[in-house]
Amino acid sequence: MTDGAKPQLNIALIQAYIEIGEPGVNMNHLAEMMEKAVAAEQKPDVIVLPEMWNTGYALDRIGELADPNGEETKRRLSDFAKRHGVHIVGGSVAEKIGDRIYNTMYVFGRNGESTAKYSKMHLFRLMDEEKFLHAGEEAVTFELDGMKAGASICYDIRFPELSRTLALAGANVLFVPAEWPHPRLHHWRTLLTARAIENQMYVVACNRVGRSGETEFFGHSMLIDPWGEVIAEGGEEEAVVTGTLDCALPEEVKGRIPVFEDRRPHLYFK
Ligand SMILES: O=C(O)CCC(=O)C(=O)O
Repeated sequence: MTDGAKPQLNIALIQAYIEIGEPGVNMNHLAEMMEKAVAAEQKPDVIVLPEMWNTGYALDRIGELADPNGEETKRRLSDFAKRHGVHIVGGSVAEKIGDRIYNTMYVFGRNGESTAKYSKMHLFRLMDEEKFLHAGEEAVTFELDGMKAGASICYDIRFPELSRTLALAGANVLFVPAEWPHPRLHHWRTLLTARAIENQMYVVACNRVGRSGETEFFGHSMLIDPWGEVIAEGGEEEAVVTGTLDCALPEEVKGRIPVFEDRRPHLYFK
């Protein structure tokens, strides 16, 4: 935490159904769910969206469906952030840059300013992502009212190197937008919990729900604290899942078990 930081952050996870290949429908639907989230009694400081929420995994048509330079997505998210004075961790969308498509997260601050952009660096071969998308090349951190955060997307959580890199850069909360399906609920819960415990950081994970072809996405969006305790978890239906982060807790946990001081990096194979 830095000086002037907020002691707590209220989080709202938009655990939405996504219509495959229908960016217009999805933009409107998620906007409605976001309006509901900000109208709640406990107004969120941060709204989080799922992965590929504009198109779903319509990979065979992704060239025509992806948002050119993310312009429309950025305009909509920035307007919303400014209108409601909230941060938005914008899940991810299919972003077209020249002839390349990326799976990209945009982050906006309370004044609608762009605060980060991250493109998924580990593409998921089980769904042929690497045949249609380009991988990002850079790990990204950003600030939320003085709390340092790290960006990751879905399959990225299978690579502890990324979350450790972000933690070493000072991130105390890891964001994980996802489209994670059955039958791997056990992997989802276990990997998210492990990333939280090993890095002594919050993990904030927003997954979509609903069927797309043969694939059933299970929701179970999660907020996990740096002890690995689950603060909030969604079911398998559409919902706004909410919870509050205590911004001092990660440092407190690091003080109790000094994992970062006890690392022996010179002994680890590169
Ligand atoms: O790693 C997994 O089991 C799911 C990953 C995934 O669905 C994705 O990255 O889109």
